[in-house]
Amino acid sequence: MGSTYTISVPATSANIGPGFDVMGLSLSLYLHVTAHTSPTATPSPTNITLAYTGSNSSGLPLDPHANLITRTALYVLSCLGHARFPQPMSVHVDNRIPLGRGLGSSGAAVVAGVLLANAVGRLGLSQQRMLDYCLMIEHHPDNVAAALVGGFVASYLVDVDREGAPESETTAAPDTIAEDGHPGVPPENIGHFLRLGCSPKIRAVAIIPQFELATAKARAALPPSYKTSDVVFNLQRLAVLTTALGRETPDPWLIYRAMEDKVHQPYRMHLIPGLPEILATFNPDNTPGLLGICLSGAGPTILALAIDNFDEIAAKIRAVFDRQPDGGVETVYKLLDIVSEGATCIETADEE
Ligand SMILES: Nc1ncnc2c1ncn2[C@@H]1O[C@H](COP(=O)(O)OP(=O)(O)OP(=O)(O)O)[C@@H](O)[C@H]1O
Ligand SMILES: N[C@@H](CCO)C(=O)O
Repeated sequence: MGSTYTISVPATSANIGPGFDVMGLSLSLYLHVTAHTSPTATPSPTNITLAYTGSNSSGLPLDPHANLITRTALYVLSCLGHARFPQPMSVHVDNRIPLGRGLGSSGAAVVAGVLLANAVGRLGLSQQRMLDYCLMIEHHPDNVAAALVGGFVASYLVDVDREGAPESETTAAPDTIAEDGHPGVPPENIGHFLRLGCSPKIRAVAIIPQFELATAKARAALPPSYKTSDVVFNLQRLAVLTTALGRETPDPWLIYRAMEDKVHQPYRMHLIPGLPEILATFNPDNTPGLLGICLSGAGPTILALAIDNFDEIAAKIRAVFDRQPDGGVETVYKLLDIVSEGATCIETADEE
């Protein structure tokens, strides 16, 4: 008898201002992957037939060795001695997370691939071990940790020099890392995370420009070193932010200031028309309900955390994009919840 595996992975917003490569929030927008065993299908070198539906799939490769989800799954299986899926399977992807917009699409794809391998190979990996595999593909933990465990998550990698973690990439795209070759069996426990409190009153206003910005390009814009005062600026804010979002009644100005950043946003301004004005203009006094505003992940999406007046906040941010030169920047608005559940995988036995 065959089985069906249904995997859901949330979108994530990384950094939340000062927490570059550290913080992630999981959001109510999902990548869904469904895999059916096809016991009567002819075995193939990978045993995978891949198909996509939905709008966020154009241009994505269907070759199982090139696609990020199945490539990740094949990598995990190969580390544990399986050259391919144990039996022929049709894998169907319904992706609601826009690609290259700073909402963790690649992190979700990697997490889905690891969960898929764990399920079809009956590998019995712990959540901690699954994170190790994710980190061999996506070398910064913020998106994958939040996508895997859900909620407001802080994470770190162990020291690369002493404990064998993959070096944090600054220029390589997630796609190029695994295509370069097999990243190898991960050392144990290379990433650690902690779920933090987040008030249920807080929702996420996501303003998504209709252009892609590859994370690799946005990371290539960062400097090789920082001024001590800028690092201290971020550390001060990050320490406050970790607790400020969890208070039952959020303090708007405390959070607003705690979401400022001098480590990545200033260097990415030129990549997102409108970002300088958006970050400089709106605050809790002139925009009631607003708690804080930042670039989501590597951008170009703007993430505003708020407790009220969500549509008004969205309209103000979108108006800035509309006013940009050469006809403005087209945007899509999504009001998202911060979800406490991370990635899930459910197995059901097919009826005979
Ligand atoms: N569902 C998916 N299936 C296959 N590949 C995907 C999928 N989602 C993302 N990818 C790959 O990841 C790339 C986007 O990754 P990238 O890191 O540039 O942006 P992002 O993850 O959306 O943003 P951020 O990391 O800033 O949150 C896509 O161009 C595609 O190659
Ligand atoms: N922390 C990462 C998130 C994007 O994947 C960055 O800002 O580059």
